[in-house]
Formats: sequence, structure tokens, C-alpha cells
Amino acid sequence: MAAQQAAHAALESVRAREIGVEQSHLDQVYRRLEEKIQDAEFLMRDAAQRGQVGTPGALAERDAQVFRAGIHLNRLNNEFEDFLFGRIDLLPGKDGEKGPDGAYTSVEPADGAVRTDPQDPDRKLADIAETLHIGRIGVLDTDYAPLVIDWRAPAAAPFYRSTPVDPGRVVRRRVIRSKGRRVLGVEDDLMRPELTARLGGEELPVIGDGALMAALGQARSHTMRDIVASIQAEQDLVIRAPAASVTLVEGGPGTGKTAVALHRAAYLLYQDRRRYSGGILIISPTPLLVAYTEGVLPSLGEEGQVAIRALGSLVDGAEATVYDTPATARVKGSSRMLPVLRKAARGALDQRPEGVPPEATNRLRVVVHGRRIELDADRLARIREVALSGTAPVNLLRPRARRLLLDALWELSGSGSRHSDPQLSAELRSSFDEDVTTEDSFLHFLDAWWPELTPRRVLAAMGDERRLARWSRRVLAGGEVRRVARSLKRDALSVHDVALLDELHAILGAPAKPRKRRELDPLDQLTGLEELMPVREESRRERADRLAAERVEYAHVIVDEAQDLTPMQWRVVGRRGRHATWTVVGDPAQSSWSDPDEAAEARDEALGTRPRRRFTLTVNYRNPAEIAELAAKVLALAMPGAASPSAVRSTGLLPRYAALAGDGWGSTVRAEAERLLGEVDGTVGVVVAMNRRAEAARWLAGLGDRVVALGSLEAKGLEYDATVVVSPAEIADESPAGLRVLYVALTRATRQLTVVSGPRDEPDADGVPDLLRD
Ligand SMILES: Nc1ncnc2c1ncn2[C@@H]1O[C@H](COP(=O)(O)OP(=O)(O)OP(=O)(O)O)[C@@H](O)[C@H]1O
Repeated sequence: MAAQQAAHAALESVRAREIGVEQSHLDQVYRRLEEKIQDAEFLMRDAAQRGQVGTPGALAERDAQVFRAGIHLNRLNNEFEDFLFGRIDLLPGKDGEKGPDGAYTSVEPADGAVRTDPQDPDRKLADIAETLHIGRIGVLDTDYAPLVIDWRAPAAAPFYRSTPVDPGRVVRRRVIRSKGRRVLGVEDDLMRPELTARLGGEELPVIGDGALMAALGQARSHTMRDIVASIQAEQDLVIRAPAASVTLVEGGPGTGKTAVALHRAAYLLYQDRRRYSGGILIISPTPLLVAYTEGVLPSLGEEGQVAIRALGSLVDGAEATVYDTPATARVKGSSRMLPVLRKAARGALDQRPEGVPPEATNRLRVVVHGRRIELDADRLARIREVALSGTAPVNLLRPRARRLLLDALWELSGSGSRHSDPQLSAELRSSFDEDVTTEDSFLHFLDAWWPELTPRRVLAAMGDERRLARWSRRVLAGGEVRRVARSLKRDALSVHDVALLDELHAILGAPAKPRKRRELDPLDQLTGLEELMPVREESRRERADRLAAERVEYAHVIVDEAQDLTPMQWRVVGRRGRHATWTVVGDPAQSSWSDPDEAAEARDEALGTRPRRRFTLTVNYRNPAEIAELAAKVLALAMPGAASPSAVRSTGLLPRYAALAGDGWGSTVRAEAERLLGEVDGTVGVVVAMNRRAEAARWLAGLGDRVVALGSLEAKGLEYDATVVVSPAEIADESPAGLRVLYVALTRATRQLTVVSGPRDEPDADGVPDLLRD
């Protein structure tokens, strides 16, 4: 006992000493940071004074200097919770080369770095040649020696990549825990345990183990944390993969796909800030997942250049707030909607704007040079047909239609045949056109007969079942038409409607703005150049501005939960990254889309022929083994033969089963949620079938904000300390992809899981539902 106490005391004293070592390094770092802040502030003041000199050169230089110093100050002033979090002690490298961050570049140890102890041939000896500290941003000392290496710099890679199997130069890898300016603890991993390594003449001490386990065991909040201090080797390979083309990442629940995607965005910006000034877009399936993840990039010192958007918020001015039934979603998400939308975009022209009487569009009557000329309904229909031939965007065809109307009126007027002199004839035509196009009756007619269509207007027109049936003939079945039309009658949009709006935007094109009369191009005075009209009515500059405002494209697109994108959503996403490089992360076993083959085809179309690199993540960092094992039973049903990721830890806490008590779901679920709130420090998620969302929120009323109720589709990507999954059978029966959705629901907990069963679950005497029995 006494010996044990002595050993413990000795260990504690080494720990205290090592914390002291890291504390003095952190003090040095902060001293240097303060100097740099002072420098930056000096630069700002200096620049302000320079502004008073007033020569154009000095002003430009001042602006550039203020800009640079401002960015610098901002980064330095950013209060990072754990600014410094890692350290590696390295053997000497093969060559003596140093990189831009001041560290040696060689990955392999120098020959002879490890030697045999002359006194004990079984003992290997080595000296540490270099110690690097890793942090959120790089800091150089006044002599350019690296005080802290940015976690994204090449020299930091061994901190993440080194393993006992493939240690490279790393002997000891240390995770440093700190808060503000205080070092709280250190955790070491030995990469070469067989070695007796010396640093400054003393044997290298090793403190504890399990920095990763400590990170995984922490209570969860409603926001995701970064994982910079514990990125694992297989994850690091993805984060630092070259961005040349498409990086495809697959992995089961909890393997860190979302975390890796976010860290990759920060890494890419660090690597090539100029290239990614075009922006990085991260696409999330739900606003809940956006809210959960959006704090991670600022914690990595990256903001501004990265946009995280939910699929339902990708179109400006539209926001998805309601859900479609699975059957309706299946139709709206399918690429079968494409021909329907194309027909609708042209067909919607027939729909008169509100308050416009029928005679306003089935007859055009104008008075020119004192004569009345009229085009009847048949003639107008033929003109529309000619104008609409081809696949050009409907709104860009309005000038062509206008031109065809003028041609027809001119022909009817008979004026063309009156003069054989081409020049005279052309002059006459031009004055004819001018007369007609300034007449109110013509302008009103054109607005009513060829209205500028907006995506919203076409979508609303599709809410008329008869019309939709016409536009979707031979594409959609009667029941499908009914369901889609009914869903489009409501005011609110679903995530699938937003994709339809974006597609319609592409089909319609932005309305061409006619120029003001005084700006008319001389070319407008010519005849027979219908095809030029769209270009002539809008200058090249205007067009460029319009296109820029119309659609934002990004330099890199990251798709999270990619397995869930419908074919129509892949088209939306594809339009935002036509010239981009891509990172696509997902898990087919969690797909809530009914036809994965159709979605894969659409994905391939969006990604084009760009070469792809594939990665697989294999370790589940979220669920303890006890929960992962239960989820694997559902995986076997949902995707027979698919491999489960291996859980990295176990808690000894088996999932609990509760059967519905006498007074209904409310009291059973509430009691279970209350019990779990008492057992965990963090959050509790209650997952129910989508149609029970509203009542589930009522069951939990008054229990506080550590507990939330979620529909099965909303649980995607999120995690909680404990979860209650309500009626697996109801979730599984919700849609053709129900078993995969249930697999998602069962894999959200980091500590505890309770499954509550109702009669539909056919629970056994222990409350275990039929679906989860062996
Ligand atoms: N290297 C790591 N160190 C510490 N925590 C990690 C690490 N990798 C992943 N985690 C944690 O594991 C959990 C799961 O990560 P994440 O949500 O990124 O997984 P995922 O693969 O996207 O899961 P899902 O497919 O279920 O959405 C998160 O809490 C994350 O912080």
C-alpha cells in the first residue's frame, strides 16, 4: 500500500513538473503574441499618420497596411479556449532541411538516430532533436524559431499521422489541455515505446494516456466542438487530401465525417487562401445540423470565406419550413420532375396574371398610321409556338416573341410590299415598329400575353391539378399528380420545393431587362435579326451583373450527409460548383432517399468526369460498443452485408427497453427523458416518427432546454448524451427507407439509449421490440 502511494505521489510530481514545463512555454507564447499585437497596433497608427501625407501612393500603401494589420490583429485577439493543444518530440530527420514554418521537413529519422545501449544490447537509445508545439495558429519567435506550429502546416501532420505502427520521427505525442492562459493537464502517447529517449540529458517522461477517450467522454451540448487536438490518422488523411478534384468519403455513423469535412474546409483555406477566395460552400441536410456545426470553423480561426447552408436555404428568398409526406417527397425529388418543370415553365405563360380578362390575351389590336390591325387567337398561338421552339430560357425569349408579333403585324399591314427600295422599306419598318411599341395597347398586351415568369409563379401554377396533369402526361401517375398538386397549394415551402424553385430559375432564366428607350442600340433599328434580340436588349455589362447576382458559385463545395440528396437536389448543388473542387461525405446505410441508384446517377452528373479519390472511415467515435451493437442489428436488416464501424469505447451501460405504460406515450416517454436528464450532464434527444413531432414536444414541455424532441429525419447528423427512440416500428414503417432512418435514430447517443415500444413494435416480456430481437 505504502509503495503504491509512493508511486502515485511520484507520478503526480512528474505530472506537476510537466504541466509547469508546458505552462512556461505557453507564457512565452503569450508574451510573443502581446508583442505582435503591439506591432500590429503600431502599424495601424503609423498607417493612419501616413494617410495625412496625402500623396496617392502613400494613401494606397496606407490602405494595404491597415488592411493587413487589421486581419492580423483580429486573428491575434481572437480568444481561443485552448490556443496551444499539442506537442511532438522528434528524432533527428534524414536531412537537415527546414520548411517555411522553421521545422525540419524530413518525415523519416536519420540513419543512426536510434542506437543500441552498449551496456544492455536489448535497450534502444535515442536523443530528441526537435520539439514542436501545435496550436490553432502559427507563432514565430523574434528569431523566427517556431513557438507554435499551425495545426494545418505540413510540420504538424506527424502530430495526427504518427502511430506506434508507423511512428516516423515522433517519439512522444502530447495533448495539452489549457484554459485561457493556464495549462490544466497533459496526456502523452508513446509512439516508440521500445525506446529510451532523452531530452536535454534526461529521460523523456510519459504522463497518462487517453486524450482521445477524455475528449469522447465529455458531456455534449447543443453545438459541436472541434477535434483539432485529437484528429486520428485515418481522418487526417482526408483532411489533408489534395483538393485537385473530388474527394469522396464514406463511413458509418459517428466516424467523424462531419467533423472531418469542417476541418478540411479550414485546412484548404490555410493551404491556398487565394484559390479559395471564391468561397467554400458546406451543404448540410437540415437547419438543425447547420446550427449544430456552425461554431466549429470560428473556433478554428476561420470565418467569412465558408458558407454553411441547409439544403432548404440554398435559394435566396426561399426557406423550407414544412415537410412533405414520404410519398410526395419521392416524386418531387425524382429526376422525373425535370420534363414536368420544363413543360410547366412554358405552359405557365398561358396563365393570365390575376385580374386580367381573357380578351386581354386572346386578341392583339393596335392602331398604326390610322389603321387598325388585329392578330387573332390562332395567329397568336402559332407565334407563341414558334417563339418557344428550342430550349432557351423562357424569360429570355420574350424579346423574340415581341419581334415575331411585330413581324406579323407588319405583314398584316401590307406596308412591306409597297416599296421596292430596300432602304426606304427598312426606314418605314423601323418607324412602324416604333409606333407600335410605344402604344399602350401593345405594351399591356405583351405584359399579359408573355408575362415575366418567376419560379414561384410557375410552382403555384403547378398547384392546379388539371394543369399539372397536362404538363406531366406520361411521366407522373394520377395519384402522384394529385399528391404533388395538393402539396403545392399551401403557402409554405418544403425542402423539395426549394430544389424545384432552383431548377425553375435555371429553366426560366432571369427576366431580360428592356433598355430605356433613349439607350436603344442602333442595331435595334434593323430587321430580321430576331436571334440577336435578347443580347441587344441587355448590354454585355448588364448581363454579366445579372449572371453574378443570379447564382453564386463556389471554389470548393463540401456536401455533408450526401447519401440523402435527391436527384433534384444534386442538380441544385451541382450548379453551385460547376468549376469547383469537391468533398463529398456520406453513408449509404443512412440514406433516407428511396432510390439510391437514381441519386447516385444524379451525383455522377453533378460531379462530372472529374477524377475521384475515395476514403473510408472505419472507427465509430460517438457510440459506445453497447449501442453500436444494437444499431448493427438494424443495419443488417437495412443493408444486409454492410460493415458496421467499430466502436472505440465501451461504457458497460446496456440500452434500456421500456414498453408503453397504461396512460399512453406521453407519460412513458417523459418519465424516461426525466430519468436520463438525471443521469447525464449534457443533452437528451427524443426521436419519434415524423408525424409525432408536435405531440412529442408537448410530452417534454417544461423539462428545460437540455432535452429536445425530434422527428426521425431531423435527427440526421446530430448527437446527444442520451437518446430515447420512440417506437422503432413506426419509424421503420414511415417510408421505403424507414429501416435506414431507424439506423440513424439508434446511432445518435454518446452514452445511453432507451427504446420505448408500443403495440406495433410487438415487444417481448422484456420490452425488446421485434425489430431489435436477435
Ligand atoms: N478524432 C476525434 N477526436 C475526438 N472526437 C471525435 C473525433 N472524431 C470524431 N469525433 C467525435 O465523434 C462524434 C461523431 O462525429 P461526426 O458527427 O463528425 O460523425 P459522422 O460520421 O458525421 O456521423 P453521422 O454519420 O452519424 O452523422 C462527434 O462528437 C465528434 O466530435
